[in-house]
Amino acid sequence: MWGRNVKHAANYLKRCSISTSLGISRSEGRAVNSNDVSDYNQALPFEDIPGPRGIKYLGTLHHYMTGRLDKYKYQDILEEYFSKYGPIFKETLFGSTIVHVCDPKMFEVIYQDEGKYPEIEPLVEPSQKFRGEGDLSLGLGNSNGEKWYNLRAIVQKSMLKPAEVSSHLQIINEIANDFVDKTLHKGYSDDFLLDTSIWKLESGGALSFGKRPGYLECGSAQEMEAMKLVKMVDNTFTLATDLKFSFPLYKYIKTPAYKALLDSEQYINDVTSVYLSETLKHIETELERTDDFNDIQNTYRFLYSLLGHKNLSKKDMEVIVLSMFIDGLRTVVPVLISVLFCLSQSPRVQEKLFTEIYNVLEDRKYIAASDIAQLPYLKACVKETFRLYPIGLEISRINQNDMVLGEYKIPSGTKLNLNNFVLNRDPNIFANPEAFVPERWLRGSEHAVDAHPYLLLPFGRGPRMCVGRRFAEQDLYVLISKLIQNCEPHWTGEKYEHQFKILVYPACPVKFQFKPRQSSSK
Ligand code: HEM
Repeated sequence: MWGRNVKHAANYLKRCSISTSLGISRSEGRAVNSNDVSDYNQALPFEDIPGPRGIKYLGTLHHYMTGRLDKYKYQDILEEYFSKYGPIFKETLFGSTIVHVCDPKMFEVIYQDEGKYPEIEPLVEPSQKFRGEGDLSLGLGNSNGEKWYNLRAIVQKSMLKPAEVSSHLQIINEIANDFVDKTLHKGYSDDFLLDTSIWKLESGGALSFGKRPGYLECGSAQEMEAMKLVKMVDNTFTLATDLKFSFPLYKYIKTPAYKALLDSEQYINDVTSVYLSETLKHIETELERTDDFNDIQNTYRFLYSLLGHKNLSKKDMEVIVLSMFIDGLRTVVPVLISVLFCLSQSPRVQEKLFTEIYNVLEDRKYIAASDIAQLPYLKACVKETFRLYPIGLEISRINQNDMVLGEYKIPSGTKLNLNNFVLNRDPNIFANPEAFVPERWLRGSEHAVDAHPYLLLPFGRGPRMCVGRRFAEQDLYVLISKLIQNCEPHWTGEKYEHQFKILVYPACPVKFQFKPRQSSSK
């Protein structure tokens, strides 16, 4: 349960409260949370880190395989471990030991160790294998070291520069307008997860290929393609979760689950590849036909910005475009759903948000970057949603230097998972933690929370911070603004439940009714 008692951890945090600004504390003469060598020598051995006991080498894998532990409720299992073992514990699954860390002071020490090339374990290991064996580029999330760095340097310019991101607002607005019209026309949805997934594919496709794929057209072949893509992405995440908690035979032979995952990955890759080839051919023809580069640049903005990099191979370009096209399905979409769910449960917040949006936009249909800058309450609503319904359970790091975390030696090369989410409903940090109170994140508000800067990091931080962050936020801010500007969402589903499928995803039918706002209420 998300709001489980965190007494054990809270006691620990109190014990360590005499910290320096570096996040280094002293307890009983021993260093806690430090990357200082002399502290390392005095720290407790790695083996003493608590955690669930398992069978030698196999660890706790058998509990997941026999169903004693429900892998799809991994979020609850981690919370339970946290309340049992405290803010640092370890778990082994078939020879692979992960140290779980649940304390912002420890996060700070880990991030300070990152250096130029922060190292990670891939989020979806079987996908990394699929890409490696298929002679495809691994992409950012599956690579480390210099290879990662060089690709990141290129992608960063096209994906994180605010002006570059907001230059796509025209198409993002158009798509959001069409989606809102469609949603209002129907007035309800019994599968808003699918509806918003199709919206996200339309926006990801338009950004990637400079042309709308046409996925919002009801009953079209394009809509069928979008549905199949959604299904294939879903398969990939479900199968990757099954593989994560089973004997990793797939690393040696093509097990049925791995084969099914390959088929899903292949379909997604093939669709992207066809669109990309067609678009590149089109750009080439246009460049031969006309001298009006501005027009081409405006239409194919994202691809054009990538084409400017001489060192970018076609394979690398393919994986970046794939990420832009598809990654929002398991990230932006569940966040959007959770924001709307929270708003539907809190008429006070919804009304306040509507007032903010209406004051800025009135009835305007185009949202500019300068409008988004004037919507602090909207941003606070999204941030508060990340607190209540995080989509990721961990940020992965492999430390490159020996360090001390919570009094224990952590030798370099240890797999660390930063499980910030377990603190999100801690009553010692957040007053009335189950309540949706966006004011917590507004400076000057009486509800403003004095949280450690490393506590809530939905996009991570540092050189490996989510590269899609600005696009994701822009998509969310535009669509939420338009929906709330035009209608009141009412949750008509049952209990809002989630499951772990590598990321956290709604586990229940997502149903809403959308009541149009009367002009008199504006
Ligand atoms: C609400 C939406 C999203 C959230 C909460 C989110 C969160 C994250 C987080 C936590 C990381 C790991 C950061 C770290 O290791 O420090 C990450 C990495 C990444 N994200 Fe996102 N993400 C979102 C949307 C997207 C979208 C839409 C895209 C693509 C357009 C994207 C592309 C990536 C990539 C490529 C990486 C790997 C970056 C690297 O290793 O250099 N993300 N994301």
